[in-house]
Amino acid sequence: MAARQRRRADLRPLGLLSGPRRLEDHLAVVLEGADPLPPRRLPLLEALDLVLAEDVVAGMSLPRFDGSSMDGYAVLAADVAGASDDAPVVLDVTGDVPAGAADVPPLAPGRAVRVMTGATVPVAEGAAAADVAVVQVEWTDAAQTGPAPARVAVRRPVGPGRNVRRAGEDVEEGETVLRAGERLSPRHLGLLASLGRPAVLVHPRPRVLVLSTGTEVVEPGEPLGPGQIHDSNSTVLVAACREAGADARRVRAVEDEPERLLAALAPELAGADLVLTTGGVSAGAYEVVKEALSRPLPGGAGGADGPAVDFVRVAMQPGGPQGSGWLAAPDGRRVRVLTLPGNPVSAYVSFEAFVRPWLRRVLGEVELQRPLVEAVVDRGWRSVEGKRQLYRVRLERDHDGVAHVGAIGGPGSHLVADLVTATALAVVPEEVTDVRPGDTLACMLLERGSTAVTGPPRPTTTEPGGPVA
Ligand SMILES: Nc1nc2c(c(=O)[nH]1)N[C@H]1C(S)=C(S)[C@@H](COP(=O)(O)OP(=O)(O)OC[C@H]3O[C@@H](n4cnc5c(N)ncnc54)[C@H](O)[C@@H]3O)O[C@H]1N2
Ligand code: MOO
Repeated sequence: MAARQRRRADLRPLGLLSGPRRLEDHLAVVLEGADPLPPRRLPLLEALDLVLAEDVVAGMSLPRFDGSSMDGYAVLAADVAGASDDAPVVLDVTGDVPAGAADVPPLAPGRAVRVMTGATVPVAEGAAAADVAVVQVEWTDAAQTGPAPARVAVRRPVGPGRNVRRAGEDVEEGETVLRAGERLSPRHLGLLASLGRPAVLVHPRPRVLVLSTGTEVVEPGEPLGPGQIHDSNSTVLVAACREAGADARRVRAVEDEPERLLAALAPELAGADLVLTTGGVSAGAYEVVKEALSRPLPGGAGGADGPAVDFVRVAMQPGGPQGSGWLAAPDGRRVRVLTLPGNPVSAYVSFEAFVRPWLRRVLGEVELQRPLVEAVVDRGWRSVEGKRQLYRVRLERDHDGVAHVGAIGGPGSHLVADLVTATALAVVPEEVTDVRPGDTLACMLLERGSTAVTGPPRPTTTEPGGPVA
């Protein structure tokens, strides 16, 4: 009895007795130790889409000086108050100011100074800056090109301050314009450039290494022998990581040989924050990832005698076989290792469920998940009792804006073309086995910035509700 109890106690940490892990429990394990990467100052264009790690205080006002928003003539508004087509006001032109000119003559009462868009507006002699206005050239008798005339006839009145961009009306020097935590869009970068900042403090991109495994897996472009297929997982995963903001690369797929796998990984750990493997984790005889990473390895999750990677089953479909652990980099850092299943749809769905949230966390994002949209089911399908299903669907909106989804193809985890036709993953709760028309499900949108899809789906070869996995 005591021996049996001890044996059960030995097995429990390995997850062998506890049954499948819930999806959110595995996500919590994946996110353990995932903190935003230490901030680095990067040139603006390398910081696109990254999360700001500092508040940005304006070191100058924007605009920096009172400037003209029109090509025309700076005047005192009072001088042209009575101007009309029938009775133009004629003023002597005493200066000419292109944009960027350092030498700006003052504006005397009863005079005009020609100014270009973006040029500094002259200071008024004997009047307040607010009394100056710019008359656009079309409202005068002056030619639009060529040298400034000696005199200009103004045909319409302009109010004080008209066509003048005031210093500081956009940003005041000393104002906090951006806050730590904001994600830098092109517009944010433009503001930073306007403020004269060449670089900005951000959480940098995590470096991800993707390694496919399988003796049957061959590089695209290389000939296939009997029983061989092209490696698609590493391409999908590197692209998905890059789309999510990571700096991802792939190494050539390794054969089902644990020593080869460890030899392929070792030199890469120095340049990685995350290692993703695909394949070799289920229940068969040649599970290379499981064999290699079940060993105690330097920096591994299990300490001196436990496995580097903890292999578990997650109660989800697809994506059941998962693993998470750590390996040591040469500089002593612990590199996160996530082992994803080899079936292509399973690998991609695992990315959405676990890898994307990890990446978003280390990128400094607060919202880790894709947006969810409630959608009404048009064509139903079957699910597996006790498993959270993430089912490929195509989401469309009707004329009332209501989102509808229909199953795309079958549930098989090898159907990569159907995965392209899908635009969302419908989340089917564990207790639901039959998804029926009229049901409402939360759906994870896969398309960037798109909730509506137009056009018919491509015909699929597989019927919904066929064999699972
Ligand atoms: N007896 C059992 N068999 C399987 C189980 C199980 O519980 N008991 N689980 C199934 C499920 S679910 C999945 S998912 C897969 C996971 O398998 P592995 O992670 O070990 O992956 P492989 O066996 O290496 O490959 C599975 C499948 O995917 C193809 N593959 C692998 N790598 C790639 C790649 N880089 N690009 C494209 N396709 C790839 C591979 O050829 C296989 O067809 O296990 C089930 N089996
Ligand atoms: O979990 Mo497997 O990922 O169902 O195909």
